[in-house]
Amino acid sequence: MLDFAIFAVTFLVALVAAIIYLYPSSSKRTTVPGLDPTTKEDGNLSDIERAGSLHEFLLDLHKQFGDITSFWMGRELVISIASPELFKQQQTIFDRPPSLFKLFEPLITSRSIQYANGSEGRSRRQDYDKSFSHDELNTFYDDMNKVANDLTKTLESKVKDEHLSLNQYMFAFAFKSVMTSLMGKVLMDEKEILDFKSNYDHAWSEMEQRLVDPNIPDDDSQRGKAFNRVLKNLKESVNKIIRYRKKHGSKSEDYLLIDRIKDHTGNDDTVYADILTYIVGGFHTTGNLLTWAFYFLASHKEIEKKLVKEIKQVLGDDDVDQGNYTKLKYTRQVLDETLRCAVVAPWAARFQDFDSELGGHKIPKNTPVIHALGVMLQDEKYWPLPNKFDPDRFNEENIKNRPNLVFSPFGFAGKRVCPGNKFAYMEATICLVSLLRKFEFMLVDGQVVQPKYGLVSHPEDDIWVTLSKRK
Ligand code: HEM
Repeated sequence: MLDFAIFAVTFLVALVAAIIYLYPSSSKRTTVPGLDPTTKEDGNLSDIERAGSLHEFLLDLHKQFGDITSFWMGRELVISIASPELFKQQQTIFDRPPSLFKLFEPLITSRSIQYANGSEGRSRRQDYDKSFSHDELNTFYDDMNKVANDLTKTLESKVKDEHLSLNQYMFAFAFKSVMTSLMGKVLMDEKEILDFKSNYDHAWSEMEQRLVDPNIPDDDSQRGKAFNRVLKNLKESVNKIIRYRKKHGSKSEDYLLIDRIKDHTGNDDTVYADILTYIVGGFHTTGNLLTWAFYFLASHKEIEKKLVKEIKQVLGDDDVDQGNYTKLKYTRQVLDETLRCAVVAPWAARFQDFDSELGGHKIPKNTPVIHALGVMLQDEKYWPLPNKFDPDRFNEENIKNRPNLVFSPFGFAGKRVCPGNKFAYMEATICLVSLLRKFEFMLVDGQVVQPKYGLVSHPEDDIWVTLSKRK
């Protein structure tokens, strides 16, 4: 009898323990350690808002819970990972969770490649990627050099000590590079480009606001009306570009991304969505990369000097071309360290429509998994004094000693890494060379430069510089 009682009690305790292990609390659907929802409706959205951004929230969360952690976006469980080993386990996954990027839908629309999964997404990517092949990229040097040299000429006409907004010039440069290389022609004058950027900035900050604040304004409210107005303006600009290319585009030696997108899908809405996605993906990110690069160089004069020395030694007075581009090794180190320090794109994400396993944990089907690229880029284990700007982290020796995937500023998974990664390096190199050989950049005194981490990270306010001509 006593034996039976002991058996029964032991059995019951084991059963309760198993239930607690498998279902740690009513809100948990996984054994991944992390936060319970603060409120049922919003999950941890208020915690994210308090942290300042999703990236800053993830930095804290990973510090607290380790390489794999979980939290709640509204009612949806989300996993986040930040280690080379876990990244490796996600390396073949293509599909992106639509829910995490839904708030950007008003701008790029639901047809965008951003949301295209499965075989349809793969086939679109494979086709569009031809516009970024080695041979295609080689055809862009002339146009990019021209855009950069035009900018240099414009800046030569500026008065000494004039305060110039780095952001404005870098965005205009990045915009024109994307347009001339991938979209055929810049149809816009300087004012139209700045209008496009200002409409875009408005739309982007409204969408980033919605990422942390679920109170979406009505269409009839002032904020809602202003948002719809800038969306309409952007749509008109992009449609003008498409109309022009349809009329004047060539199919033979000048077959560009815009033509590929147009021919791949007969659907006008998809054409519009993908053209806008590539314009936005191209100019916003690279504009920020360049803004941060010139900022870091202006505040680290010894690094700027070393860079200018390399440019002189490798190029003399020549432009960057396919023969000399890869010899600019220190320039590449500066760009890599800028991508790392500024955390230009802090996260990507994937999901699978079946139950899976990650880091020994069960991941319920359809759960978004965030690739915390930015957390990795600031991890002290791989980057001692992570806030220090030090391009030597990317010399051959140091690269060899770091695990693969720790540095993945363009994503790493499922043949869906950023399609524009080589394009971005090329364009940024050409801009640095053209401007640095002519000018020294100085920061206007009294500025406090603060990063604002969004889906793309940018300085909170414009960065102001003055230029002096290099002897
Ligand atoms: C500093 C420059 C850039 C950074 C840091 C960056 C970063 C990223 C990241 C992290 C992703 C997500 C990848 C993933 O889901 O795994 C992405 C996607 C994308 N990027 Fe970039 N990017 C940059 C420049 C560009 C350029 C120059 C273009 C176009 C000319 C571009 C177009 C795109 C597009 C279209 C996607 C979505 C692709 C898809 O859905 O399959 N990006 N980028």
